[in-house]
Amino acid sequence: MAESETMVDFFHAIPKIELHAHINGSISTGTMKKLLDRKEKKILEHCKTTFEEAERGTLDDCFKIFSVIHQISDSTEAAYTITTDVIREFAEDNVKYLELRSTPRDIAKTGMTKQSYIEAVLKAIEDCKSQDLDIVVKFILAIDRRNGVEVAKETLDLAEKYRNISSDTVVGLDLSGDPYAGDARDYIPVFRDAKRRGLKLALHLAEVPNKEETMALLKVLPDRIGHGTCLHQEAGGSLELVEFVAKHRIPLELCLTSNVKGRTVSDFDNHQFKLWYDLGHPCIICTDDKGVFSTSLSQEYSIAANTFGLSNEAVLDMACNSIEHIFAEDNLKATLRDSFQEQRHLLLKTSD
Ligand SMILES: CNc1ncnc2c1ncn2[C@@H]1O[C@H](COP(=O)(O)O)[C@@H](O)[C@H]1O
Ligand SMILES: [Zn+2]
Repeated sequence: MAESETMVDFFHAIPKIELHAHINGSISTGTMKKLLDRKEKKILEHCKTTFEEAERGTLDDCFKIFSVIHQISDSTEAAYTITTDVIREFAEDNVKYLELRSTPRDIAKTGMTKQSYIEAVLKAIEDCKSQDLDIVVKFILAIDRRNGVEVAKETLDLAEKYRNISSDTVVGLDLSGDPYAGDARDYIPVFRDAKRRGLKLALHLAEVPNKEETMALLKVLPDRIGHGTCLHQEAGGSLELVEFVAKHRIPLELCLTSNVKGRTVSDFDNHQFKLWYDLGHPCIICTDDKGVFSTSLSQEYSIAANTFGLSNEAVLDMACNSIEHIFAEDNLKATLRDSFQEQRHLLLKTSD
């Protein structure tokens, strides 16, 4: 077998943790085709829903794609199908623990409500448990910063409600949406309230330069940061922001392909992964939107290893260390640690 093929197998074989995956951004081309085949969606058949292999765009292009996808994913049946397929695809990529996130939506035309949307996602997660997929799935409710504080409060109430009735499948809140829209500081009281209610916070922060907003949100002490592309000085952030994140060891969910294809980072070599990794800061490699960006978690690990010259041991350590930052109970962390260590041993033996 050619060396490159062996390496592809290696990244695929690593047991992995995915902590930053938007459900509707993760739709594969297969699922998209299935949804478009439904008669009333044919009209959207020629709209762009993905960036091809080497194609790049802007963040604006990403958000145009999301609005097309949302027209396709507009019913509880679609939400169930998408979630089921996304979980199976991550499981096939050897992801052993997955946190999906998604924005609850009301669609009058199909009768979908925020509650029925959440219930469709939770049913898909529940049904996957009986399918022998060897993956644990949790759910984070997303607050879209374009939708305002009243909607965010409602999302917080829904997160608490479904956390209580889903045996802890719902674990927390995300802040996402177009980073140029609105002012994320408006949501700070909602995030403080969420922490009081025992929900975790995974916030998109500094995806684009915005020092004041970022510092104010960091002071809430989120449990994880999505992207953090523009925390450091050369990217429009500041030393103060980097020092704050480093001092509090707030883990970073880093999505290489997403940042390069959405042009918030010029190229892989200049991705902020290197800066944080060299500091020994908790870095979790994630996909963000594997469908929109035509990627997989194995591919993201492979890009990180090849771009930054990481050894097989270092890559396996990164996968293992991600376990420490999942929003789940300690006994699940312990189980994952044991099984990842066992796999690590076997993989290092066979890759010698
Ligand atoms: C590329 N970087 C990004 N930055 C910010 N928000 C993003 C994002 N990628 C995805 N989303 C958020 O996820 C939604 C789609 O999934 P759901 O319908 O919620 O499952 C988008 O509408 C946006 O709010
Ligand atoms: Zn994201």
